[in-house]
Parts: sequence; structure tokens; C-alpha cells
Amino acid sequence: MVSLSVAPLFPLTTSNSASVCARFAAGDARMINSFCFQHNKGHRKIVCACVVPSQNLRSDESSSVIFNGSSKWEHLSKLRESEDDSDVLIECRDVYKSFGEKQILSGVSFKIRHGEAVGIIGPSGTGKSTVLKIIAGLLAPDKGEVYIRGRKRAGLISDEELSGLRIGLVFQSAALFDSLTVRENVGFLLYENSSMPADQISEVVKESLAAVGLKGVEDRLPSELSGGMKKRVALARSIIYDTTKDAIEPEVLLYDEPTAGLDPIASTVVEDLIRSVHIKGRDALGNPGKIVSYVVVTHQHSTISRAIDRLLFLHKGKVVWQGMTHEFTSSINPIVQQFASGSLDGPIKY
Ligand SMILES: Nc1ncnc2c1ncn2[C@@H]1O[C@H](COP(=O)(O)OP(=O)(O)OP(=O)(O)O)[C@@H](O)[C@H]1O
Repeated sequence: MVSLSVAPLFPLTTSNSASVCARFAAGDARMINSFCFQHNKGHRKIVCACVVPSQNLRSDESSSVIFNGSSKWEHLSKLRESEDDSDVLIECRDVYKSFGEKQILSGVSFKIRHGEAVGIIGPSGTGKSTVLKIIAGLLAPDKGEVYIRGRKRAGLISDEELSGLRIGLVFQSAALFDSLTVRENVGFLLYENSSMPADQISEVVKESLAAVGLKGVEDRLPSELSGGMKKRVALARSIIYDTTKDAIEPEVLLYDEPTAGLDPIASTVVEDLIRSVHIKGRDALGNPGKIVSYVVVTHQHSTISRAIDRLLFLHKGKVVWQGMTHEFTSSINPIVQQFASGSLDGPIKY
């Protein structure tokens, strides 16, 4: 059975049991709410979120990976081809997507491996959010395939019976329900879909909020929170899960511009939270994170340097460069160089 429901930092969950759950936190909570009630007929599960040691951007020209047909890239590409793929959680293979006449993705290919913290960057409108939605199973590619732990996904997440991987999508907007308290927002899925008693949900909500460094805000309404706090509440909602269910699958979180609109310090808080809920990190309570891998779409340099280990650069519908975060600023790829410097001169035209 398939059920879809919502969460502000929106987890989309699939399970390897007969139930599948998708959680969303989109821009319009009401729209999501109605979507949720239409679809959420049976079982569901809930998800979590992530952290890892940060890396600083630095120059390392010798290790850059360039996608311009250079022999170095071809060589590395061949090496990667022969790599062991047993740790690949998600793979997009030659994905195409158009909206009407507008071709957005024209053969996007990449892999997300177990334990990775991956960033997708590139000019505005190049299809980064579209890629996240395709990974999440909210949009189907026109052509090409998405593999979840080696299994080809057919159609949308709602069509899936089996996946073995929970995928959560955290939208740019916190997408909290305005009329619900923080407790009700964070525990939304549990109140709606689990058999957990209210006091137990309340406890789990409290723990989830504590994991993102928030205490004593359970009874507040979203309007009483700052933008940064709303994002943290949304993150708490994305990492909450039904503690009465066992066998929780590995989970991947997808963040769409998690620090957009935040001041530098609030951005740092969110970037560290993203790290902290990752399996390589520790949350505010000192517990290891539960998110196995995550993907962040961002334009912010601080988020790239603080929360991301490997980057995919999307341009004109393709991944035109990929490399470790520290290789980004030293890349000799003209597209990357222009983007990194913010120059108006170069191959990217506005
Ligand atoms: N559902 C849709 N219907 C029609 N067009 C869409 C839809 N979703 C996205 N687009 C268009 O596809 C293009 C890529 O959008 P997308 O949001 O994926 O880009 P992006 O790289 O994330 O942009 P930004 O960095 O500005 O957030 C845009 O031109 C957008 O208007």
C-alpha cells in the first residue's frame, strides 16, 4: 500500500515493507495537507536528518575533475566505471526532463553513495530543484532512469511498493502549518498516521526539537518563530519517526536551498544541523545522526564549504563538472571558474 503525507522539511519515505510513505514539506502547507489527506490511507513511516565534519574550500588544482572531455576526466571516469557500486544508494542515469517546450534536463547522470554529503550547484533555472524532485520520486523523468539501491524506479514514488530507502525532501520554505503549534507541526505525521499515544508523540517531538537545538517552543505558533527557527522546526519534523516500528531503512535527505534567506549566523546553525543529523555527525543531544546520505541544492558559498563534501555542477541540462568541495575553487573549467568568481564574463550568459 502506498500513502503520502507531509512534513515541512519534507521527508518522502518509502519502505521495504508493503507500505510506502512520502512526506513533504512544500511551499504551500495547505496544498500539501490536502494532498496528504487524499493519499494517506494506510501505513507510513517517518524519517530523519544529518551532519559531517566540515571541509574548507581550498586550492588543489591537481585533484580537480574536469568534464570537458579532457583526458584526465576520461581517465577518472573510466576508473569510476570500474568502481564497486555496492554502496550506491541513488543513481540518475541519463535523465531528461522538459516542461512543455522547455528542455530542462538533457542527460543528467550521477550517483549518490552511502555516507555522502553531496551538493548540486549551478546557475538559476538550470534544473537543480527538478533533479531533487526526480530523485524524490515526485517527478518522473521523460527519459532515463532512476535507480534506488540498484532497483529501477518505475514512475513516481506513489507507485512504488518497494524501495528499501527512505527519501526525504526538505523544501526551501519551512512550510509549517500556520494554525498548528510547533508540537503539532513536528508530530504531524505521527498524530495522523501512527498508533502512538499523544503523550508518547509529545515526547518524541520534544526529543526531535532538542536534536536541532530547540527547547520550550512546542506551544508556539509558526508566526512566533524567526525564519531560522522555522527551518529548524522543519528539520525536526523531517527527522522524527515512529519509534514503535522496527526495521527502519537507511535514509537520504534532500535539502532544497536550506539556508536561503538566512543571515550568516543562522545559516551556520542550519549548515551544522545538516551535518549533525548525518551518520558521521552528532546531534544536539550527542547522539549519532540517522541520515545516511544527503543532497543539498544551494547557491550559498558557506553552505558549500560547511555542509558539502562533493559537488555536482549542473549547467544547460547536464552535470558539467563534479569534484570534491575543496577542488571547486581551483577548477580550471571555465564554467566553474566563472561561477566560483561570480564574473559576468564567461560561458554562462544571463
Ligand atoms: N512544474 C513545472 N512546470 C513548468 N516549469 C517548471 C516546473 N518546475 C520547474 N520548471 C521550470 O524549470 C526550470 C528549472 O527549474 P528549477 O527550479 O529546477 O531550477 P533551479 O536550478 O532549481 O533554479 P533556482 O536556482 O533559481 O532555484 C525553470 O525554468 C522553471 O521555471
